[in-house]
Amino acid sequence: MALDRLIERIVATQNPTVAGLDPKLDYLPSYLKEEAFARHGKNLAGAAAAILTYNKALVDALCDIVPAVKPQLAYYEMYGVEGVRTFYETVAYAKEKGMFVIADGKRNDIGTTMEAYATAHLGEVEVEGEMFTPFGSDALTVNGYLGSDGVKPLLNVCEKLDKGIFVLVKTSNPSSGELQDEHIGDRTVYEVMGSMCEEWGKALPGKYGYSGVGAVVGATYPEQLAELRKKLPHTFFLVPGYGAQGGGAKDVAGAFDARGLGAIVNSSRGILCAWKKENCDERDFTGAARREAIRMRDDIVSVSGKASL
Ligand SMILES: O=c1ccn([C@@H]2O[C@H](COP(=O)(O)O)[C@@H](O)[C@H]2O)c(=O)[nH]1
Repeated sequence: MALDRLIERIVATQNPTVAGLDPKLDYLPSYLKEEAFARHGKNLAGAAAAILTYNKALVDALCDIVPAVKPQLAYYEMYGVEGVRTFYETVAYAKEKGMFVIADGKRNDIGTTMEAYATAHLGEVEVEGEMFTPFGSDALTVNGYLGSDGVKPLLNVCEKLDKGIFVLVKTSNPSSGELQDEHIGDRTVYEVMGSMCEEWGKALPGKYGYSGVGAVVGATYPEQLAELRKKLPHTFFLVPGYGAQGGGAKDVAGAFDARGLGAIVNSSRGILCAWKKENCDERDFTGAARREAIRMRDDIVSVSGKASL
């Protein structure tokens, strides 16, 4: 089961964190953009080429200490066809370097269309009798608020090809409570969605107690994070909101179980923009990203403890 592979990577690196690859052009060192623009022009192709070089350098700098990357599709789609190719190449490169890849697309639609999303991001597609892997990520973020029709098509692909999903449960944004904190009877909406994850996860049991259906729960809501950890014992958490959104180590402490497992904490801007924050030579952007990844790892491990199977 794919989230078993993620858990094994976390234990091997002793690092329950994921580097978010949300590359805005502003985050890239200028020398790298100039080189790409000189080769491809100051256009979408130039931007996409610069981002690919940047991503590959970051993957090289992080792959031995960080178990996973989370490229957010929006940052690639905004550069059109070339941007989407860069997404594809980034996924392939990170996997080649042994990293677990979570495609952050927050996809959802009705049954047959969801099947198409499942095929695109996690599955294989048939063309005239031959099978092709369109993007080949290990896991996909999913919006489950259309209900089971929008999630079940993914479960078949996950089972067949050893993939996982992370369903939005309690998101990190300031307005997440407008809907998610509302009540259905005596339970909150996010609690109901969390229970649905536990139910869906029964189809994808894992070796270490966590199913292939994970949940997205924000670091910016520490109480809800701790509450959900207790209520959802088989659901692994993807926790955004650390760093740039204000979440800290003490806020995510409640996401972990007694084995130091149960969650992986994301930082995107914190790692991507580390070189700007350090105010170091822009050519040392990978060194700064690595230093920030190590600082974050040590910060999170100080509350999660050692990860063991
Ligand atoms: O509830 C959610 C769900 C997803 N995200 C995504 O995580 C990263 C966070 O980036 P930072 O720069 O570390 O803030 C980004 O891709 C979001 O789309 C989230 O923040 N909250």
